[in-house]
Amino acid sequence: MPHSTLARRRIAVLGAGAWGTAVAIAVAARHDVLLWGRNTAAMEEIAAARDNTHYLPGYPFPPGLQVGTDFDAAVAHAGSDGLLIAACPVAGLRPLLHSLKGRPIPNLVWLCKGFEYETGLLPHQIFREVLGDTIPSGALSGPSFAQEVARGLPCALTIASTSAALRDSVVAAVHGGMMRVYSSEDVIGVEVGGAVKNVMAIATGIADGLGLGLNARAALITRGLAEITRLGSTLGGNIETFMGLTGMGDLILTCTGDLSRNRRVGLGLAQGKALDTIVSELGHVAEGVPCAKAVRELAARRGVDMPITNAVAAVLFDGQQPLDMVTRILARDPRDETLVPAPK
Ligand SMILES: NC(=O)C1=CN([C@@H]2O[C@H](COP(=O)(O)OP(=O)(O)OC[C@H]3O[C@@H](n4cnc5c(N)ncnc54)[C@H](O)[C@@H]3O)[C@@H](O)[C@H]2O)C=CC1
Ligand SMILES: O=C(CO)COP(=O)(O)O
Repeated sequence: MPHSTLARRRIAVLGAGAWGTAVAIAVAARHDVLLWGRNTAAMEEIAAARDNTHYLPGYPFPPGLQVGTDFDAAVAHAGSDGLLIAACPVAGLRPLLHSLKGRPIPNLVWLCKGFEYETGLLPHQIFREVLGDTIPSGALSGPSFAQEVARGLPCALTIASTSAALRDSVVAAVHGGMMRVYSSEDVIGVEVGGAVKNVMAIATGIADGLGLGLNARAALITRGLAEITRLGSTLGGNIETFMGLTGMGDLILTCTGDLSRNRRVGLGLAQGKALDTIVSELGHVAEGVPCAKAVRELAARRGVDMPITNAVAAVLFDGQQPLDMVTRILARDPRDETLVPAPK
């Protein structure tokens, strides 16, 4: 059956940043969608303007998209058979899930990409800690700039879940029109790819900002993928996943596309701007910043070699100069190009 003829669903998007808004706009063509945000005053302005003037200005809301400020009503909107989409950054996922505790939750997917700063946990691990493992849940990820999705340009995503029912339900709801949705059982691989590509985008932004050329950019992306694969496979992800949309696909997009906030952090660092200034000028999250620290610590604990991540973290947190980051990476001993070295 063509997806366009499938049943309308009730979908609540919890989080009204750029990405939650773009996803809400995209799915509102086919479903009854409610977009909820935590800042009541901002949401009232957004409801009146029918445009997210705060995080995604210039993309008018379609008629099927409601805007809400009442959290209980937003959760009730999804009802017992709809879909909840958690659209906050990783830092907001734990508190958001806590506020869902004890409520009947039909299905839940999260859009955030990163490791939790304080704990080094991936989103599915946070979900399990807070809500257990009985609710069908998963990660919706892939190369997808919010502005392009809001404009209705083509995009391919992956829904990763251990629940076949959840995967089928998300494909049925989101796949169609300009959006292709692939499925994967590899939640760890999908989440690690989405998280660490943001760190690589900062690295590539630094190199491009320093004018180091396209050769350097290609080398960073490729060796970045090797780093993602080493960490991800150590944590239990499948190597094949890192060659797919949520690995290589999102890595290429974020490292090369100037719409990327993480890439723009790197470009700003190369200009000698302070991190605080860059982040406040962005006005959006740059998940690669907290993620670089979480990944550096996790990789050290797990004995995974992550030279690009370590170099980015040294620039972000230890006062290392961006040019020294490059020297530090280049000065490493030669090694075999193998993605994942055989155990010694
Ligand atoms: N913007 C994009 O193109 C894409 C973003 N993502 C991911 O989606 C997640 C959200 O990104 P965006 O919506 O773009 O970010 P954004 O910076 O545009 O908006 C963040 C939203 O989360 C809220 N927020 C910020 N910190 C919070 C916290 N500590 N607790 C609760 N809420 C908080 C803000 O009020 C705002 O509504 C991130 O993990 C990002 O990596 C994924 C794919 C595409
Ligand atoms: O994840 C993204 C695209 O897939 C968005 O990347 P940035 O957060 O760097 O803008």
